[in-house]
Amino acid sequence: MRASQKDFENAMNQVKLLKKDPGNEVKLKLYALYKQATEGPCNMPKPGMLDFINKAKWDAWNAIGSLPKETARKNYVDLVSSLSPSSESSGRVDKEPGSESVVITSEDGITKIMLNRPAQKNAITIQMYQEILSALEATSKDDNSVITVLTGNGDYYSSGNDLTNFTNLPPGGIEEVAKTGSILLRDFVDCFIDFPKPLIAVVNGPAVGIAVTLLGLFDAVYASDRATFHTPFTQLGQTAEGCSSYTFPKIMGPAKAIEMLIFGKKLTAHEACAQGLVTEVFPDSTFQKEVWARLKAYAKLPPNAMRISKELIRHNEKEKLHAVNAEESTALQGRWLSEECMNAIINFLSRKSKL
Ligand SMILES: CCCCCCCCCC/C=C\CC(=O)SCCNC(=O)CCNC(=O)[C@H](O)C(C)(C)COP(=O)(O)OP(=O)(O)OC[C@H]1O[C@@H](n2cnc3c(N)ncnc32)[C@H](O)[C@@H]1OP(=O)(O)O
Repeated sequence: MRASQKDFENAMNQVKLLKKDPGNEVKLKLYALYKQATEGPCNMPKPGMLDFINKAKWDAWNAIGSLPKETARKNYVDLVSSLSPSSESSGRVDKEPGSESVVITSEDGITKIMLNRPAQKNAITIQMYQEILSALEATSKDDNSVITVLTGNGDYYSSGNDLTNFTNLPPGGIEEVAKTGSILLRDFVDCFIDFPKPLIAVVNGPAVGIAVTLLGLFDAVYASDRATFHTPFTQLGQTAEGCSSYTFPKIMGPAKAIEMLIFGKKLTAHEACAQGLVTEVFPDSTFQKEVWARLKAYAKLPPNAMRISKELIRHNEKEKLHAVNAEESTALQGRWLSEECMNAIINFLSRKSKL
């Protein structure tokens, strides 16, 4: 059966009302069918290799070849209706509770910042960096907040920087992304360096990249025995950040730090504990119960004494840490423009059909 122009327009409206993100693959298919239905076969010049998003769109449209406009229109309508059970297209577009990517809660003097993208292994988007930064700034000034905890929801603590952060290219192209990314990274890490109260990582599962390096700036790191610690910077054509080029050699000695930061050796929780990066490891079966009981007890300790002790322990290092952070952020800005880095990101994203 044919799809009328009215069916096509209805389907376009239904797409806007979808409550659940249908995923990149489906979105590309919808884009391609829409373009084919309205303009016919792909008539645009092929975008450059680094223009990830537009290239993905071009590829999807071009792949349809000479499919007639009418068939493309029908396929579009069919695809939308397969995504839109009647309950979903009824018009409600409220955000589901708990659908935020960073969930911030406060209870018993503990501020919990929980990374909440379990399906993406809690990969950190640009918006999440900003939200974490704002949460740290707010909690540092909140008298009711005694200790602050960073943790992850689901099976991962975090898979580190979301590699799709590199794909939404603004008009200034990759150079602009690298420049703003470097500033964001520097501000983000500065906030951890300056955080005045006890900062605890509850590492509920594997940690990758920046989720690992930042641990050197925490006051305690509690890990499930399921957690692993992986900094595959060289494999990604990138370099160390989070002040790890300074904190890791200091914590574990240069030889072990080099294995992690240059060669990308992944540590188990027990190995990371033996190297001094982790404070204590707990069996996964009792991890949450034991750790939160301990944190509740710590949050009852006199807050000012804890804050002043932290200042005494940390203040001599602050200037150095800010300088290291600035250097690392500048080095990464250059790395993000390198062919080594581009190729590594393209490989990951193509493996995941995100290009
Ligand atoms: C220039 C702009 C940047 C601005 C930002 C400024 C500050 C950033 C500075 C920090 C820079 C770098 C530090 C880093 O963190 S480098 C480390 C980056 N992380 C990785 O390389 C990890 C990549 N992921 C993986 O290797 C694997 O996914 C995994 C974590 C080992 C898990 O493997 P799995 O087989 O168990 O699961 P998988 O199917 O792969 O993943 C499930 C879905 O999650 C998506 N996903 C996982 N990790 C990431 C990620 N880091 N970025 C984006 N997406 C991720 C994965 O694609 C799957 O999605 P889907 O189901 O296919 O849709």
